[in-house]
Amino acid sequence: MSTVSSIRQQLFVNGQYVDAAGPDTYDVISPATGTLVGTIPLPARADIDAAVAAANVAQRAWAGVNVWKRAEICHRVGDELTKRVDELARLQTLEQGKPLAESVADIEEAAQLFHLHAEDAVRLHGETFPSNDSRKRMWTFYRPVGTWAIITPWNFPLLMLAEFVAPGLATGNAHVVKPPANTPLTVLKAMEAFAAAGVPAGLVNILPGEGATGDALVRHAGTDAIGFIGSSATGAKIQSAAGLKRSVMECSGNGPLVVLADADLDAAAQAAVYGAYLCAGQVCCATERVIVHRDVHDDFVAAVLRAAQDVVLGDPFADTTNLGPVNNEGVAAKMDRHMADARERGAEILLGGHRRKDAPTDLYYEFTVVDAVPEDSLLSREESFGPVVPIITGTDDDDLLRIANDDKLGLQGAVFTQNMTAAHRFVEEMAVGQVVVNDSTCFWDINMPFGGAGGRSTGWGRIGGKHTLLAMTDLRTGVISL
Ligand SMILES: NC(=O)c1ccc[n+]([C@@H]2O[C@H](COP(=O)([O-])OP(=O)(O)OC[C@H]3O[C@@H](n4cnc5c(N)ncnc54)[C@H](O)[C@@H]3O)[C@@H](O)[C@H]2O)c1
Repeated sequence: MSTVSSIRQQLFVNGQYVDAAGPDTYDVISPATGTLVGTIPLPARADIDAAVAAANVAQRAWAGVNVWKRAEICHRVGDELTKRVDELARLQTLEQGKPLAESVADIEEAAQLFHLHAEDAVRLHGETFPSNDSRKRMWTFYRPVGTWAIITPWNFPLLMLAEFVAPGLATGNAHVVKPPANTPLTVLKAMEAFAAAGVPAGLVNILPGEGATGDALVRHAGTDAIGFIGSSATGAKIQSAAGLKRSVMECSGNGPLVVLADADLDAAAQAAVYGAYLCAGQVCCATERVIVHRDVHDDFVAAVLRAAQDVVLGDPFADTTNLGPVNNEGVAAKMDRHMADARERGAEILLGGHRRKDAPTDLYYEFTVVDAVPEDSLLSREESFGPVVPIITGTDDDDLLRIANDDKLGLQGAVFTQNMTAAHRFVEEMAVGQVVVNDSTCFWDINMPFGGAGGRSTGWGRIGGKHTLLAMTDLRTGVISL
């Protein structure tokens, strides 16, 4: 903690750190140490109105700034974040609990997003069209949507903000961001970088708080659109409150990793283990279900248990640790529930399955491997969001595909095979937004369009590359009669 110069314990509105209008506060407790990290004010209605009003005013001016200038400021945000990687990463690990190396990667990636979208925004252009009236000229162009309510989860506090705010700023939008109550400190601290980069006041406001603050922002007459990353249950509530406002909804996943009979079993096992310990399994594209062909089941399970020996649960600030505590009691309690259900239904817990007893907090969950997981168990049917490899067995490729698709949270999946035809079949027929062949479900790239498969309960819209620029702009049409 010595490298964090100060913890920002205020709201950030209209370019300044400010006290809240009301008296309510809440404590941020480190999942790693159990100590108090900060006490944050809860925004009152007057703070929400002030942030939205500041965003509305700033957005009108920002939309008129030419795209090269907007891009220059985004590049500067990227540079200023990069200067602060060490400090922001330490703060994120303290409040979130993930290993420090993961936090460093998150902050670096957040900085890259500002550079990426700056470069893409200057190339965003419309089209011209021939008309059946020779005196008419028709063309399209892009305009910012306006003021966005951005509501984010606690697993990647700054990265999730950047996924919307980088493309939003680059294309002329303003933002009122509501990070979750338990991880507000990294994004509040990051506003120092935004100020140093010269981001005009009012374009990015931070109102940490609970669901009520998010709901007020969604319903506010001054917000034009919603950018949401979080659970499908919350996403559904937001959708019913948002009416016809534009929305990008990035929700829960129950990612299948499928192991065909010809797979490289060591590679598949390492991917399954990585997909469960990264961020303690609290990733939307985590490996939530491992579905293995029965002919290779025994060898695969042995490979998983070998790979699991490399998982080190412990102090997230230690270099040797690759599994930190889970972020909050809700996650640990859900893991407990899933384990109790698995035991009751006859699954075999081969490793872990409980919290560590001699740890600084009650949130250190042992790395867990469960075999013979029934398809109707909670481990299979729900996103566990914890450090667990649940193994389900199928009889042949059709059966593996059926199990993979027997789920509504179709965000990201993986398939391990040496066969090109089988790989293509699974890429095309798995009901998820992205399929990774021969690597972890936990792969993403800032240039890759990331989001759920249509008609499923995992939301809509795409994060990544030019697709977020398109999502955060209106396609407009001009017609001139000569
Ligand atoms: N698809 C993706 O890109 C992606 C990325 C990261 C996390 N996630 C998902 O996020 C979930 C974990 O995050 P979480 O536990 O913070 O999710 P959550 O749904 O509990 O909370 C997300 C955010 O919504 C806010 N919120 C809660 N109720 C609200 C309401 N009624 N109106 C407006 N806002 C409200 C919360 O305060 C928080 O800021 C997992 O399901 C995970 O899969 C998805």
